[in-house]
Amino acid sequence: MSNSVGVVIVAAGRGTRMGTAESKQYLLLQGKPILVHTLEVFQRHKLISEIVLVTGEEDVQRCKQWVQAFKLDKVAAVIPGGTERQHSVRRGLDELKTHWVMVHDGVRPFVQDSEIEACYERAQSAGASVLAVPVKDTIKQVDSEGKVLSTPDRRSLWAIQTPQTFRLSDLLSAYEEAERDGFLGTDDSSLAERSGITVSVVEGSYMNIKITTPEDLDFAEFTVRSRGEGHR
Ligand SMILES: Nc1ccn([C@@H]2O[C@H](COP(=O)(O)OP(=O)(O)OP(=O)(O)O)[C@@H](O)[C@H]2O)c(=O)n1
Ligand SMILES: C[C@](O)(CO)[C@H](O)COP(=O)(O)O
Repeated sequence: MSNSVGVVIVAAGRGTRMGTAESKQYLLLQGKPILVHTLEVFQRHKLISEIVLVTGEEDVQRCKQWVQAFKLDKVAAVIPGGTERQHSVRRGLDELKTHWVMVHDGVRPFVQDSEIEACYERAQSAGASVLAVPVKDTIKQVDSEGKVLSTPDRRSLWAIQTPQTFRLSDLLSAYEEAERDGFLGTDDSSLAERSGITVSVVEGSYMNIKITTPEDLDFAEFTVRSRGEGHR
């Protein structure tokens, strides 16, 4: 299938900003690990044929058990990640066999089916896409002493989310280039951009948060409850 789409779900982080003993991706929302909520979105999506899950080395076994227990049969591999997100994504990419790849954070359980579809369609027409929202606040560039340096025009600023969608061969080349140059980025698009790939923004929703700090959990609990996802 020339348009097959796989997803690499990265969940090998420690969640230091959350500050809990348990890594944040395994905290429960309505009785189910956050990571499982995320996996279920891609499991049920008609466009996705294969999922590669990247976790901490010590978590591979329990994740494999959840894959069985929650009948996540699109999960083709559960593998250990690396020190940085970029290293974890790279390991995931090496496992995929599809033509297109979406990279998604394991701690973004609220991405919508329609957003995944829009990301895919944009990537097909533009070459690559990222889901994003326009920033709501005024953003300032500030130096290390706290002095304001500049106020960029907000109309051109977007807060970037996942999924981020690419041709697998393009993203692999971008990752190889970044490794060669010692470049470390905080998202996949930044690697693609520097290797000359045009990336197009798809406007998403402010609901697609990356669960990062404790106050995000209240939002997440509220959202799961109001969507009734705890009963799915
Ligand atoms: N070495 C890493 C670091 C991060 N991630 C994943 O990348 C996603 C986004 O990262 P972030 O929210 O920053 O997660 P953590 O690195 O776990 O958080 P923190 O920076 O607070 O430690 C998460 O799903 C996280 O598990 C990963 O797979 N491998
Ligand atoms: C990929 C990402 O989720 C886009 O917002 C984000 O850049 C991950 O960054 P983090 O430094 O791992 O939080």
